[in-house]
Amino acid sequence: MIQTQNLSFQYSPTLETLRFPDINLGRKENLLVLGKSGIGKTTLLHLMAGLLKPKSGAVTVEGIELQELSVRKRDRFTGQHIGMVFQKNYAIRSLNLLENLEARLYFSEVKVKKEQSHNLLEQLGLTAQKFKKVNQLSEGQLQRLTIALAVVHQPKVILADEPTSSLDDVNCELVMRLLLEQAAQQKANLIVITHDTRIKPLFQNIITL
Ligand SMILES: Nc1ncnc2c1ncn2[C@@H]1O[C@H](COP(=O)(O)OP(=O)(O)OP(=O)(O)O)[C@@H](O)[C@H]1O
Repeated sequence: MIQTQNLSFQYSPTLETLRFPDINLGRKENLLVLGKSGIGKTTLLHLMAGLLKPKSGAVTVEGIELQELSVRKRDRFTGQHIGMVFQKNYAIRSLNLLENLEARLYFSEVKVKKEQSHNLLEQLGLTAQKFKKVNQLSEGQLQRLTIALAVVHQPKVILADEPTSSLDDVNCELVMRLLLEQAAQQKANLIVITHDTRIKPLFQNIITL
């Protein structure tokens, strides 16, 4: 569950303040955030992930207000409860896929069933690649690894930044299907921010910034 209230952010005192509509998602609800380039979509996502400190307002995840936590506790909390699908892939190049997932679990300090990483790679069609290094993957496989890294620790909120904008129609549909499946399976909220209007039909909740 995630809520935002009266959120605003300013990159510097000379720049305009970005203001965001309130978001209130109950368990398993998904949201699509649309908006043109430069409007503040990534900023909103980073505020929800606790990566940026709001100028005003609050972000509450699973009943905990992020700004009430110390930096250390907030990092730990968001590491455990939030999964991020970034535009760029942040997998560790020197590790294979399985080791990348194990490293993600280690750093988030989340205990999951031993077979979770194997099961996830299977669901995402990456079993044959699990002992391969990241730089041996195709673009489509890399995109699926990005999803695996975002969900392996079974977060309550999955935040995806433009997950489909560089993909053709077939891969766009595949990636969205996998993200929605993972969110449903883990009873998590999925929030996708994008300017890619192809995925509008997949969401009931849509806001435009
Ligand atoms: N580090 C920064 N310092 C100063 N201004 C920034 C910084 N990052 C973003 N901005 C500005 O804040 C505004 C919102 O940026 P943001 O990246 O959130 O937009 P966006 O909607 O995600 O854009 P896009 O769709 O092009 O990725 C833009 O005007 C941008 O130029």
